[in-house]
Amino acid sequence: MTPENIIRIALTKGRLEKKTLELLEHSGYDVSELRSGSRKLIFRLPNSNIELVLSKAADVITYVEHGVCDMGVVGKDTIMEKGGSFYETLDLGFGKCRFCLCGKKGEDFYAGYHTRTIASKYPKVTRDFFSRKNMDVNIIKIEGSVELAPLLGLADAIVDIVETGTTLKENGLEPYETVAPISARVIVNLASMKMKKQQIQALTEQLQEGLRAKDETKKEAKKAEPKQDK
Ligand SMILES: Nc1ncnc2c1ncn2[C@@H]1O[C@H](COP(=O)(O)OP(=O)(O)OP(=O)(O)O)[C@@H](O)[C@H]1O
Ligand SMILES: O=P(O)(O)OC[C@H]1O[C@H](OP(=O)(O)OP(=O)(O)O)[C@H](O)[C@@H]1O
Repeated sequence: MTPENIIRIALTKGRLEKKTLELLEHSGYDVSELRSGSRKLIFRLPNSNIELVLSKAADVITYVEHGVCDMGVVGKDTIMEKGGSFYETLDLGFGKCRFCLCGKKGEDFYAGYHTRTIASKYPKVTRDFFSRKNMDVNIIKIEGSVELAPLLGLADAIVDIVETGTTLKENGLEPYETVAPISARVIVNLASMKMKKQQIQALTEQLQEGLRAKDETKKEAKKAEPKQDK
């Protein structure tokens, strides 16, 4: 368990990191040490009872489930793939992308009766998607650059994350179907929610306020942008 007077939060390193730090800043916390580029992994935020831990996405869930972190910030993609016992308390609205079934441009994925082969870094998400369709598929786990699988003839399609669609486009692929929308979520350890209820509630309200402040700042910046001539 974490010390009684501390709220320890595991943050996903990488793509979600910058926006999570921006949110904490808008919520009133000093995160400058985390922006210093150091290799440190645990940070105590000044003048607060918050400790931040930087970890890989799937490990955020492991630390929160085991109660060595009270809370975590992690993508819905990781939650769907890894699962686990914890509360999902807030949709932070950033890190937006989607899980899609994708394949070669112009092909009809559902044509014919053969058993399809699907490549994915997310075998559970893929299995769940096709079992909801009562469709039997072969799933091959790939570790990255999954777009290669249909191009090399290993799979009929892939289930992968699509954000801008550039990776698909540049490789002659297209999204066939959305599997699920994705964004960053706050998760909370089951016991912490009971033992540290007040602190967690207060922090959640602060984060919600931070989300509103972040939104306002974005709107103001947009207003201040010089208008483009049409
Ligand atoms: N284009 C995108 N590709 C992948 N993840 C994205 C994208 N846009 C937003 N995300 C979100 O960012 C989270 C972190 O992604 P990031 O690539 O930094 O780490 P990762 O998924 O652990 O990848 P890696 O194993 O390559 O480090 C994802 O879990 C997802 O929720
Ligand atoms: O729609 P886009 O904006 O092009 O983004 C989607 C791409 O980003 C992710 O890959 P990532 O860069 O994490 O590398 P990976 O394939 O090695 O996981 C994802 O797996 C897609 O390949």
